[in-house]
Amino acid sequence: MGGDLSFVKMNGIGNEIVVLDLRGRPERVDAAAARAIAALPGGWFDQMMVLYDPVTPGTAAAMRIFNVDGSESFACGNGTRCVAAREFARTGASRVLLQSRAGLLVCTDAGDGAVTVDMGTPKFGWADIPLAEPFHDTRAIELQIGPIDAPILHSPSVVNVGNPHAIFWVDDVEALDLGRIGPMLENHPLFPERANISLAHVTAPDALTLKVWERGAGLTRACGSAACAAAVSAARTRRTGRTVTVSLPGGDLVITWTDADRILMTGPAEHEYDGAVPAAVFAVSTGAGLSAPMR
Ligand SMILES: N[C@H](CCC[C@H](N)C(=O)O)C(=O)O
Repeated sequence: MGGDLSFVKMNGIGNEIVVLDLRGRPERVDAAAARAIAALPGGWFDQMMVLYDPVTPGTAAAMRIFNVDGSESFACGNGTRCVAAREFARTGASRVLLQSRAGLLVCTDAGDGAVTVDMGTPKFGWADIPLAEPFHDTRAIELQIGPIDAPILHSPSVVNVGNPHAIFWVDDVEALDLGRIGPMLENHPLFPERANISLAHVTAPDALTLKVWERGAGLTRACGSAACAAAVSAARTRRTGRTVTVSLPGGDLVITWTDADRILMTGPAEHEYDGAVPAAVFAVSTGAGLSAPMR
């Protein structure tokens, strides 16, 4: 198999994203290859977006999304903006259709380096999130940590926006050590596929601040899907209206939950540098020479 492969390091308001374009190439990424790429000099990422040849007419690529721990996610809002921005720069187009494992994502150039992604329709049913047991009202589920009569966190809203999210409503997102509490909640038995854990503070009817412990990646400077999850949950619980500016440590995203039940996310995507993945990463992870492509 040929020489090194190039990758592009980008970020979406500080969410560290690697884009690895394998269109027209035989290599496939598995969990071991994802971890090996994350360990390369300059290869560090929160998420890696891997592009394969399109399988659906009209789409530019079939996208797989890896967390830094090698696990896969079906959604990544910040990474999707990065992929779209790179497509716009490469092709001159101002609209691109990408396919993730959650569905088709329409991305449009919003000008000034910003991209809007239609992230699809939120799912609120307990089995769709998924939760391990039935809950009728996912606006606030019975889950709390800390002393029974003085919980540290309780009653999160839960939602699936392609991936699972729990949002705890707090007065101050900095008051708790999310780095310590996050892992426990991410792996709580109520979440059979684990969950992304957010602390959200509503600051105005159209604004909230958010801090996220991501499934498979830990504390990040921003999480686009969590911003979508928090915005729809805030609107659903009448904390805000349907358009919300979500402020994360790395910057702001604007989220609109449309009357047609779609989530539109708008924000920037920045190119940082180009890097190279040695061919050996794939040879080691998939077994040199034995190459039934994994898909
Ligand atoms: N940072 C990403 C989310 C990655 C999701 C991942 N942590 C998971 O669900 O496993 C975003 O901008 O949406």
